[in-house]
Amino acid sequence: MFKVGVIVVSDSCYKDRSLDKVIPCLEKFFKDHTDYSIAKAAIIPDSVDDIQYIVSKWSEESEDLRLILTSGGTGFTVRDNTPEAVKPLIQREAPGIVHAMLSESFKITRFAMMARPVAGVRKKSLIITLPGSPKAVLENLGSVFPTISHALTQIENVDSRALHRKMARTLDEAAPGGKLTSEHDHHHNHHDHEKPDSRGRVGCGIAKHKMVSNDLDAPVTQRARESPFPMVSVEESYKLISQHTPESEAITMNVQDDLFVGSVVAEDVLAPVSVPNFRASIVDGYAVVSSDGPGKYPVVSISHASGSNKPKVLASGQIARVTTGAPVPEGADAVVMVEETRLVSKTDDGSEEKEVEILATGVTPADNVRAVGSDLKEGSLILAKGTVIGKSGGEVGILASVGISKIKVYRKPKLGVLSTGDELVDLQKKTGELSYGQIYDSNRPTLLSTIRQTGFEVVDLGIALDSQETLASQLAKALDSDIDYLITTGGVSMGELDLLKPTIERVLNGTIHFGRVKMKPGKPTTFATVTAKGKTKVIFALPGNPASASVCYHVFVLPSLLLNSGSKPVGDEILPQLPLVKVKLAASTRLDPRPEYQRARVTQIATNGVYELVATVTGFQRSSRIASFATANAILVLPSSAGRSPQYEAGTLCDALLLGPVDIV
Ligand SMILES: Nc1nc2c(c(=O)[nH]1)N[C@H]1C(S)=C(S)[C@@H](COP(=O)(O)OP(=O)(O)OC[C@H]3O[C@@H](n4cnc5c(N)ncnc54)[C@H](O)[C@@H]3O)O[C@H]1N2
Ligand code: MOO
Ligand SMILES: [Mg+2]
Repeated sequence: MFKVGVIVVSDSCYKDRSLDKVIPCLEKFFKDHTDYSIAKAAIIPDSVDDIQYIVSKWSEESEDLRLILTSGGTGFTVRDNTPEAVKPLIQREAPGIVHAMLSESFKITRFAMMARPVAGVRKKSLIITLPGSPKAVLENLGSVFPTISHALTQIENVDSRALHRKMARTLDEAAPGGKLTSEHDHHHNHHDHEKPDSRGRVGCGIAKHKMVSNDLDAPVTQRARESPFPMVSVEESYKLISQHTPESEAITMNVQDDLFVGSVVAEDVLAPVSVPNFRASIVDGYAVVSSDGPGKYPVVSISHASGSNKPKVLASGQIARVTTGAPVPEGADAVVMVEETRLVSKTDDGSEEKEVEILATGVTPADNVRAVGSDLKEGSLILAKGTVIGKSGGEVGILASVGISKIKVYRKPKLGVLSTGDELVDLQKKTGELSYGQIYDSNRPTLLSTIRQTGFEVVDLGIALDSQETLASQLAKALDSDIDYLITTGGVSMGELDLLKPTIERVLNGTIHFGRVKMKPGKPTTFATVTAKGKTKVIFALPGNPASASVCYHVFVLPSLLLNSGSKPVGDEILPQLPLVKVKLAASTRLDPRPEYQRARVTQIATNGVYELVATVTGFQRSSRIASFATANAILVLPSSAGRSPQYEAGTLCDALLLGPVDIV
């Protein structure tokens, strides 16, 4: 049984589903073909983003859709975008199917010349773009249908090793110089064996993208007018980040190193000594033999918490003065607090106690005595592998308490931050007023400050101009240094000076794992890896818009940094990330078709003695407006409006990523 997905692309049917006649018509068609069943059907607007989003999602192998049929948007009007949206997603074109459909259609009408169908295979799905009218859908599908089962069987049974080898050869030829980077090789090995790696990840099933960015040497007239990068969901982007974030090595670090806080412990740490490693008094008072009971006793010795000589053994009928934390003399089994005693007599010079009366009754063995190892036993586990060294100091404290000054932790990555844009003025180098069209570079100072406070080492790489040569050489120089992550902002969208993607792919030989994400803000966020200095290095090319850059740092870069540093995701999460909590909206907010990350201030408020977190959005949320990030201590994670009412009312509970402490009123 082949599962079929049907996507009707039509603005009008999207607004009024009752207008659609294609889904009922195909349902009827497939009823007569019992080898097939329609497993999914959707009606979406004529938007490239939406088409790409759904086609890439449905062609995931986990969806198990063998045949994906789109209907509509293949003509010549400005809203007819389906072929342009689908084409970049196709990994192996099927021109024969297109030819068969067109030649059959020509027999019926000359208007077949107005159709621009595409067909081909993505992963294990055959995708065919059909026209919009039910009649034409049946004619086109009918012309190729007899052969389709055969094609689907071939796609399904294909020997994946052979396929991957073939794809590797294709890529080999496409790569500049005809050579694959070591990462490509790694990728294919990864697929061949499908063994989980040390993070339990197996091959992602995502075929290596061909280079799809604009040719840097081609004139602007030849640039793609739609982004060739498929729009992935945030969830898919997280899977890709998880798969392609390199693992860091374990290093030995001093507990007082500036980078120690936030590091993840790379080995189980056992206590080499007990705490306390002598019997210590819990109070200031007198060590006694508990069975002696109340009465007057001579003070035969004094034990201070000083680490000096061992106090002499106490016999029954004697007491010893002790201070908190001082060793309890052998022979004594309890300590009585000074408040429960009375001075009876002094030495001749009056400076010392001679006899003291114990007033306390019911003293039992071990009273006010900390036994050896009662806080921490020698050999016990004090920090498990994977523990994060927190900001409270507790982990440093426990290590220090047993005399450990160095342990193994995962090395934290070192970052470099580069702004790109001819319009940018360096805040630290400004000499006068801004010229017309100039702006201050706010992304770099913003990112540098948040990265530093999170405990990562970061290098300020300055500003790169929007010129191919300078950008490429600055990126190459940065990657040739000792940084592990290169974070850039700007130049990732559709403008002719948006050079990051082609430079990463075509000059640096990097692999772009995703170049667009279905989210607001942050749509053109780009995640790539590149081999430099014998290592896999990560590039996050963030959008230039300041609020987008900041949101994307927290939503994408930070989780990757945490994963690279050895942190593990919590619960069902794909990546380690900022704490995700439920907050109540203080006011209603509109939902966007893209999942939206709104900036907000979260306050803990008590209503009738019950505490709750309430979020107030920081004003106008346009992605250019960095003011929406100032004062924010949270990023709300709002779902897409698709399939829901377009507004979240005040009081609705929603997810929020906490950037810092919440206010308490
Ligand atoms: N035709 C299209 N245009 C745009 C699309 C699209 O899909 N199609 N996407 C829009 C979205 S969404 C975003 S986000 C931006 C991303 O732009 P880029 O990453 O290419 O960045 P730039 O073009 O270089 O700059 C955008 C904007 O941000 C300002 N900027 C850049 N760097 C800084 C900085 N360091 N500090 C402060 N401000 C900065 C820059 O001056 C621009 O105003 O693209 C949309 N366009
Ligand atoms: O996706 Mo852009 O970041 O909205 O402005
Ligand atoms: Mg741009």
